[in-house]
Amino acid sequence: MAAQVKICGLNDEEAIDAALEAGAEFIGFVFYPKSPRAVSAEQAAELSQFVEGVCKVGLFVDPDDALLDEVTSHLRLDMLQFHGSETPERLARVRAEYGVEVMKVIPVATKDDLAAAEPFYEVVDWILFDAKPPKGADLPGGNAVSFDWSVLAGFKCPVPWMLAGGLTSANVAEAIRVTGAPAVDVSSGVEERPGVKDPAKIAAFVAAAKSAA
Ligand SMILES: O=C(O)c1ccccc1N[C@@H]1O[C@H](COP(=O)(O)O)[C@@H](O)[C@H]1O
Repeated sequence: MAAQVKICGLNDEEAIDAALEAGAEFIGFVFYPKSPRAVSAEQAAELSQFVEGVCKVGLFVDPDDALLDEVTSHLRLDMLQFHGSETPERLARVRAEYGVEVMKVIPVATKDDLAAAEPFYEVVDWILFDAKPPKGADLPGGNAVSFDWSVLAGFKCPVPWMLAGGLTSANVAEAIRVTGAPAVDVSSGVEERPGVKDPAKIAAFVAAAKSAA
């Protein structure tokens, strides 16, 4: 079965159209002010008002309830992605309160890091394995860095999961082959510069991911 694809950090209509036309199953909006891809709740609501048939994901980093309330009162998100140091207890509460799917990001460098996902299996719908941010990075993700995919080879995750970190149209097929990832997530790899998506790169990425054996 072809891998599912999430295009993250969307902030303009052209890029959203490119993701939908290419066949991405998930589109992501970043609600983290420090990110060059950040959108406000109002912008995301406007951008997504006519979008149907895909899973709309909101990316947050240690958000407080006020931010979650603000965003979810403006638009219907299907999934909330948490890229900070949120605890299983916090995510269990959020999932129950907001009634949406929840995805927890686990930063990975070595095989030992995979154990950090275990406490979340009972309380989230998805796990996303992403590269650890480089030392001194401003962002916990979206840094265009990969990790050693072989740490996921043969790994059995009891919940649906995605792979992220430095993926591009040139390496995504190999990443899927090595890890067996059922879904992949990309931001930097489909941009012409940080915060500016390239529709042609989006199309190429989705095609490469979908054609991976
Ligand atoms: O994209 C961002 O700006 C961002 C900010 C804060 C946390 C995560 C962020 N992006 C996510 O990071 C991974 C990997 O991104 P990349 O493809 O290496 O650029 C992905 O899940 C992005 O959605």
